[in-house]
Amino acid sequence: MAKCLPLYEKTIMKRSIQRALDSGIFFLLVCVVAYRLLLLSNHGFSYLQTIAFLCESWFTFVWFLAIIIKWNPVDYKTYPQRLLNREVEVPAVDIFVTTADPVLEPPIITVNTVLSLMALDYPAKKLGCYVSDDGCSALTFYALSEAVKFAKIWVPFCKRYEVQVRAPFRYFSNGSMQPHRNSSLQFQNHWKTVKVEYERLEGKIKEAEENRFDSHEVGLDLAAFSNLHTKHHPTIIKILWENKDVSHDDQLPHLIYVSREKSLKHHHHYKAGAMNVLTRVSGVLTNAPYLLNVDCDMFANNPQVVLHAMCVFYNSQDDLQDIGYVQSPQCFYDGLKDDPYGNQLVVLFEYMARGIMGLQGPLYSGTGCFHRRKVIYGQFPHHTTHFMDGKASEQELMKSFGYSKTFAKSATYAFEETTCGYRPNGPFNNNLEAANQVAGCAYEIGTSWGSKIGWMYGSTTEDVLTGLVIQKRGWRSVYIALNPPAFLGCAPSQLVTSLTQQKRWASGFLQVLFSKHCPIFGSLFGNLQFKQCAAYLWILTWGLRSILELSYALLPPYCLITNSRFFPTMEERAILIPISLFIIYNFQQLLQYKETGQSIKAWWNNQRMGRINTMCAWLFGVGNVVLKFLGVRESVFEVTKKETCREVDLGQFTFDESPMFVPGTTILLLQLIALLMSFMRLGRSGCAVLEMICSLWLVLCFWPFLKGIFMFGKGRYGLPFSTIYKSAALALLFVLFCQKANHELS
Ligand SMILES: O=c1ccn([C@@H]2O[C@H](COP(=O)(O)OP(=O)(O)O[C@H]3O[C@H](CO)[C@@H](O)[C@H](O)[C@H]3O)[C@@H](O)[C@H]2O)c(=O)[nH]1
Ligand SMILES: [Mn+2]
Repeated sequence: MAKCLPLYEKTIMKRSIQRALDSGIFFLLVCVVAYRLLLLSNHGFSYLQTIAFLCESWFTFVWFLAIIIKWNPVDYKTYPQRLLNREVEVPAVDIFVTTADPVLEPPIITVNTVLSLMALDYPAKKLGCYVSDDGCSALTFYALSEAVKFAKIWVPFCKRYEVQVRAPFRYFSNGSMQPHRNSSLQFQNHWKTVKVEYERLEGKIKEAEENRFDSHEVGLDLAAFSNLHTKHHPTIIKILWENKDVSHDDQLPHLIYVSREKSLKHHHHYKAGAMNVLTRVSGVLTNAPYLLNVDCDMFANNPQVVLHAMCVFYNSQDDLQDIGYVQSPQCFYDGLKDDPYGNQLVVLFEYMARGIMGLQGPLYSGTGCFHRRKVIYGQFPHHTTHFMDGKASEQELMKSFGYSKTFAKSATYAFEETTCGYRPNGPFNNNLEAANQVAGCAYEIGTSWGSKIGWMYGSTTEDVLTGLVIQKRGWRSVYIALNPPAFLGCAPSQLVTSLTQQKRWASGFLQVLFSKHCPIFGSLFGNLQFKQCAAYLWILTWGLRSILELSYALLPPYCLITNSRFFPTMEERAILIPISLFIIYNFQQLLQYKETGQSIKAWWNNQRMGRINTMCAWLFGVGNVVLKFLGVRESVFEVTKKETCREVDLGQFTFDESPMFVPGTTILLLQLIALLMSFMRLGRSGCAVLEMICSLWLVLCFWPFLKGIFMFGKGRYGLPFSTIYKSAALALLFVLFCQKANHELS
């Protein structure tokens, strides 16, 4: 009986109030568009009304997509205990961690992530942890090898006392985590020893960071790293720990350091390239049928996460046939109070991701995701299409997968339906040569890596693209939101960092939208469900929003400067439409923040950052894509800086020379000029109430920029002079343009 209990349950969530509000807003948006159409047909063509019409139609379209996404939110509950009761042999899982830069991503962060993964509640012999280091840094390697020594006491400690948080820096940083769960004397002593050891590890890494360390002294073979150029070097693979004792459970998982070959002649495709190398290296070493990947800052916060994911894959034979990946939400630790940069994404994950869950399943978001290896290898669900399966000969496989025989052999096993996978025979040393071969930078030439198999190339958001290609083949995916959260990472804690991340996302999304992988084709010619296509469109068009939102933000100042109107006047009854739209929309947004336990301040910060991200970061994202299509410049993956210790001014807006601040400052200056001009006109002619409200609202949104202008000269809290004068020039140009247009019309 216990054997048939489901391993997970899906429940439909009732969100009738949200549904009603969503539909109401949609209705009002349609009214606004109808009003514009009516005006255009009654009064003939006007640029002002046409631009307003285009923008509002776009907003309505985006809202419609959002409604489709949010309509049927669902929840999954997983029961790991039931899986354990089934007494089946759990499958092996290969875990991938990527790091790219020892400065932006301090090794102590990577070390903590790795330690948390090595200590997961899962048989150690079934886990293989692979760290890809695109920075090819001796420091990262040294830190990891020291981490292994510490892991030998950390992992048994965690398992013995059932420690909740298994990233030591979190475990020891929290004052409340003083020995309390189990206050036996033995535990307390143990705790103290482990803490001292962790501090020693931290100390060693810090010391190595500060002085260039001597390889003889640290007793490590660092010869491979000497005289290296990080963009041009041979492959370095080091087995940091091999779990040889197959019979013994109480051990450490494998830990392998991989720095793939780089050459100036070959494009390395950033994270996607690194993931593909890890896929192949793990293929010849452990070949686990499941892959888990995390960014270097995303430590495992829920030690049972692998069991939870397996509950989804193993629920029934049917699920095994069509669930491609299991995604957990991105959650962040030490989030700044009230989310000043709007990058904690709580509402996005709660409403959008849960909604998409009710469709074909969540998009792949790059970290905290479990994939089935054969899905990554291009397999279709239910074997509907035999792109590749056990029947393909090694020769055929080598055409797509590259010339390594060892790898092709491992791939044939991966396609077979054996749930526990195939483990290549013998110690790793037997296959190290093959591992080095498949990590070479020329290995992928002429193969399907990055185009049909593995992580996809061509977008700086390789995650969404890869997930899309998988879902296009008909795979479903499942979202598991665990409590405590499965993984925790660090959200950017500075404005510029956050904007840079948003810019990369916006351009990455557009690259997908305008590629052959466009979800519309996926629905027409592939197995992507139509509603799922809507979900992809909603996110992939982020960048385009910048142009429309920016145009819309120029309309109120245009009207105020030229003394014209684009909204209904006080005398018209139609004025009720925009007013109620404004109120209901903001109420609905506010409600979402309340429902997810966030403050009003957090709502305001997010809505403000919404405007700033769209008009500043996303606009430059569009620019990047245009430059790429024109062949002027390739888009690059700018790695997000991860902070280890908090700085004093966190949460305050700081600026730098980045051109991303120019559009924001220009919009702000324009609103100020326009408001000033209309105040001077006050009394002489009718007052454009709604236009003024819009302008004021925008001033409030860009308030931090206003502060930045006043703080000019006060270091990074002030906007730099160059930004201010460029913006002022642009604003003046616009004013001149308005006046010229006004003359021509009258
Ligand atoms: O050349 C590179 C560049 C990046 N990375 C790694 O990619 C990960 C994500 O980079 P990060 O700078 O943290 O980007 P974020 O914007 O924070 O990442 C989000 O967005 C990315 C796509 O833009 C996804 O890949 C990530 O999983 C997702 O968390 C990190 O582990 C990096 O080390 C590499 O391995 N090689
Ligand atoms: Mn990140």
